[in-house]
Amino acid sequence: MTLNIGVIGTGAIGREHIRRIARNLSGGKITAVTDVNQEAAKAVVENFGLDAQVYPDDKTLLAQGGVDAVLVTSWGPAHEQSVLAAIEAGKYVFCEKPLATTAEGCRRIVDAEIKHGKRLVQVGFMRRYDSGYVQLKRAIDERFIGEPLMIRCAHRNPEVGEGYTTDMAITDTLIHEIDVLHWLVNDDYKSVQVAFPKKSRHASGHLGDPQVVTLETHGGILITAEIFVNCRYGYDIQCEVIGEEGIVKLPEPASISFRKDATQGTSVLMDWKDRFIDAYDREIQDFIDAVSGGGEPQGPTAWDGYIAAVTADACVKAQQSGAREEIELGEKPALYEGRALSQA
Ligand SMILES: NC(=O)c1ccc[n+]([C@@H]2O[C@H](COP(=O)([O-])OP(=O)(O)OC[C@H]3O[C@@H](n4cnc5c(N)ncnc54)[C@H](O)[C@@H]3O)[C@@H](O)[C@H]2O)c1
Ligand SMILES: O[C@H]1[C@H](O)[C@@H](O)[C@H](O)[C@@H](O)[C@H]1O
Repeated sequence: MTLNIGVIGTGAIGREHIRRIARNLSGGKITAVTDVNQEAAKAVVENFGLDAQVYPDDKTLLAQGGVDAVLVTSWGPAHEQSVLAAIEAGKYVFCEKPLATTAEGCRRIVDAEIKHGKRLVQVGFMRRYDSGYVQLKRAIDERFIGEPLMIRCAHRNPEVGEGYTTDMAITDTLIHEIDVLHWLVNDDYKSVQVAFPKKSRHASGHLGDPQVVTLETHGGILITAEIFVNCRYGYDIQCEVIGEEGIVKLPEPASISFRKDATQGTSVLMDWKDRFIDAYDREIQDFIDAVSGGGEPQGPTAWDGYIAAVTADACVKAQQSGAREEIELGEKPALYEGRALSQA
C-alpha cells in the first residue's frame, strides 16, 4: 500500500524530506503540502514535479481524506498545534525536532496520544538511525567496554545566523545529544550544569558561544557536551564513550584522504544535511514502513520528545542560574512502556 503523505512546512528540511520520499525511498507519495509561505509551497510542488495539492493551512490539509500521514517540518513554535490537530484527525505524524517548544506542550501531545489509545507520533531524532551511533549502542549494550563511566561529545556548526540565540544552543542544537545519549546508555538524566568558556569573536553580541553542558545520569555517568556553533572549520559531531574496560568513539564520516601541496589530510563536511543523510533516509523509510500497514511508528516517541523538552528546560535554567539543575521526568506512561530502545 502507498502511504499518502502531507507536508506541513516546505522550508529547508521539509524540502529535503520531500526530495527523499519522491526520489529515494519507497512506499510513500507526497499528495499534499502547506506552508505559511504559499509561494514556497507551490514552488516545491513545481520543482519536484509532485502530483500534490497546495493547502492554505495545516487544518485544511488534515481534513483531506487523501492524507494518511503528515510530516511536520514547519518552524518549532508551530509544531505543537499541527501535531495535536493530526492526532485529533487520527493521522500518523512524523514531527521534526522539537516536538514542541515547551515541556508542557510535549506533555499535551503525550496526553492526546494516550487519549487516542495508540501511538501515532514519531519525532525526528535521526541520530538513532545513524550507523555510527548504532554501532556505539551495540558496543555499549554488549558491554564491550564494560560499564560506561563518562561520555565526551562535541556538536560544532560552522556558523549560525543573527537570529540564533543562546538558549537555541540547547533547544535547537544540543537537543540531538539530549535524545541520543540517554538512548545510547539506557539511563535517564538526573541533573545538568552549563558553563560558558571564553567567547568566540565570531559569535554575535547576544550569543554565548561556545558552551559546555555537563549532564549526570541516575546511574552516575558524567557527560560533557561542547556546543560551538561558530567553529568556522566544519560541521563536526564527536562522541566518545569511556568505559571500565576501554573506549568507543563515533566513526568519522567516510571521506577520501589526500596528499597535496605538502599536506596530508581528509575533508570535513560543512553542512548538517550531508552529515546524517543516510540516517534521515532510514528514519523516514522506517516511519513509512511501520505505519503503512496500520502499525505504530517504531522510532523515537512523543515521550522521547517530552524527555528532550524537560531536559532542555533544565539546561536553559542552568544557563541562567550557573547552578546544577535537577531534571524531573515523572512516571513513564504505559503507552510507551516496553518499547524497543534500539533502531539497530
Ligand atoms: N533533524 C535535524 O537535523 C533538523 C535539521 C534542520 C531542521 N530541523 C528542524 O526542522 C524544523 C524546520 O527547520 P528548517 O531548517 O527547515 O527551517 P526553515 O525556516 O527553512 O523552514 C520552516 C518552514 O516552515 C514554514 N512555517 C512556519 N510556520 C508554519 C505554519 N504554522 N504552517 C506551515 N508552515 C509554517 C516557514 O514558512 C518555512 O518555510 C525546525 O523545527 C528545525 O529544528 C531538524
Ligand atoms: O536545526 C539544526 C539541525 O538540527 C542540525 O542538526 C544542528 O546541528 C543545528 O545546530 C541546528 O540548528
